[in-house]
Amino acid sequence: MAPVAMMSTVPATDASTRPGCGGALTPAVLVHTIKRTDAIDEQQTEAYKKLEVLLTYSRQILTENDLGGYTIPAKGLYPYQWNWDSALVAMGWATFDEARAWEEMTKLFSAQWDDGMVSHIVFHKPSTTYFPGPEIWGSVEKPRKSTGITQPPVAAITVHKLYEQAVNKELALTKVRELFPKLLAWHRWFKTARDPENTGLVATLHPWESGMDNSPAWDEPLRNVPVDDIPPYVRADLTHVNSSMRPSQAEYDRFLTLVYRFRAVDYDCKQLYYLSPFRVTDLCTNSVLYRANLSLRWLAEMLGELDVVPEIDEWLEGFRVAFSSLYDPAVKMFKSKDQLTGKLLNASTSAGFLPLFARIATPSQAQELAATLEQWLSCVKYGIPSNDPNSADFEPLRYWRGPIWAIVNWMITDGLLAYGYDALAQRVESDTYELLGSGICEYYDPTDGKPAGGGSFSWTAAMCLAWLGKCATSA
Ligand SMILES: O=C(O)[C@@H](CO)O[C@H]1O[C@H](CO)[C@@H](O)[C@H](O)[C@H]1O
Repeated sequence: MAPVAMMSTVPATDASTRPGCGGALTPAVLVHTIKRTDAIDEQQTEAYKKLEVLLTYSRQILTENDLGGYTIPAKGLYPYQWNWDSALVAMGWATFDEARAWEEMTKLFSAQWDDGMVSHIVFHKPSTTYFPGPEIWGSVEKPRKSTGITQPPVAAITVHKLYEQAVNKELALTKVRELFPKLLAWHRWFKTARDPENTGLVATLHPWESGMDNSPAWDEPLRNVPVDDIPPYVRADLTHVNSSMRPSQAEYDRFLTLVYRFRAVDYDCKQLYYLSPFRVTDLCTNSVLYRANLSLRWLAEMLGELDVVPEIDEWLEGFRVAFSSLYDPAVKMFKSKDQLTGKLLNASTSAGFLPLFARIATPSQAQELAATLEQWLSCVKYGIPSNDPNSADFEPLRYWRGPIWAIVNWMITDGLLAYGYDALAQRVESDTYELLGSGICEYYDPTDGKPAGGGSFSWTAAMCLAWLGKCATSA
């Protein structure tokens, strides 16, 4: 790999040839040393230079993945607009082009369904490099051109952050006014379509909705999904990434079975909740939605939309009451739940730490989660693995069954800081910086830090800009 100081322009394809940061001066270390000393010494200046190279490269990735108002996650592998990717990517855009960040959100909501749902993928332009595309979802034509399922609702958190951090407050206010009713409609959809029995927590009906598609948490509920006689298909993902890193064929058969069953009722949200053979309480979706509701409430107050505040407060209270049922004190972790069997799911995954991001964990749960996280980190070189490194089904390179995802590291770090676990947060942040220094890719092997999955990956670049870059420069 070329030494980072010598790289002026950065190649955008092969993860193994992208710039490294080297050295031990991570943003977190920079922040801490600068707070202690006042002066910036030579070593720190050098570290800043390295960080700047990484930030420049990250901006370049977003720019190259910009297909006109929306950012694809990665060329070839993911050629459309993905929901939670876009919300996270907008945070990255906001660090150097606020107008473009708002555009990302506007474009995502341009495909909002009449019932309020915001799809997990929007098919703005045709592509042949991804399966299943619009023809399988039955949404080749407008007004749909999007999938009939959703993804973790990060958007309100993004809109809140974008507004708070905006330099151009006038533009920000216009955009918030425009987006607020759409966000509210989506959150109302979650309540009515995904919690029709008013349990306080929302259901996830497809592993793709969880954003953590082949998480070991879904093994059990997926076993109860029968494989229908679906049309033969060819997976496109395996032409981009080695099959040993991707979900299995058995999982894909079930993913597709669910799509065809949902399509058969035209994705009617009133029916899906009751007919889906896969229905779980996903920790990621519920944690993100809780936090997003806090943001929505903040936005409502800022806009003077006070009449909706009691409704949001009721949702928040419902979450708080029900969330405690997802905590497993025996293993000091939150667990997802199979709604169809009523059982907590065995797997301990990185989603189990997301109640920290939500701020819904109690202080004593937070303390136990921090201890669990420390134990996990003692088993791997870099954190945070997406699956418990002590478990038999830990696979360091298979997608959501072991690898590290920068977006999850950001969310958990944000939560650790909120609960006062600064040293642990710093460890995760430093690890992330070192990992990203070896390439801005989809995910990383926690045992050796090797970059893997898709290269030049948008949300990883966005985390570099919105999290690591900001953290160092705000010192
Ligand atoms: O594997 C796939 O085909 C898609 C299916 O939605 O899912 C992966 O890529 C998306 C785009 O980056 C992410 O949004 C998901 O979280 C991640 O699991």
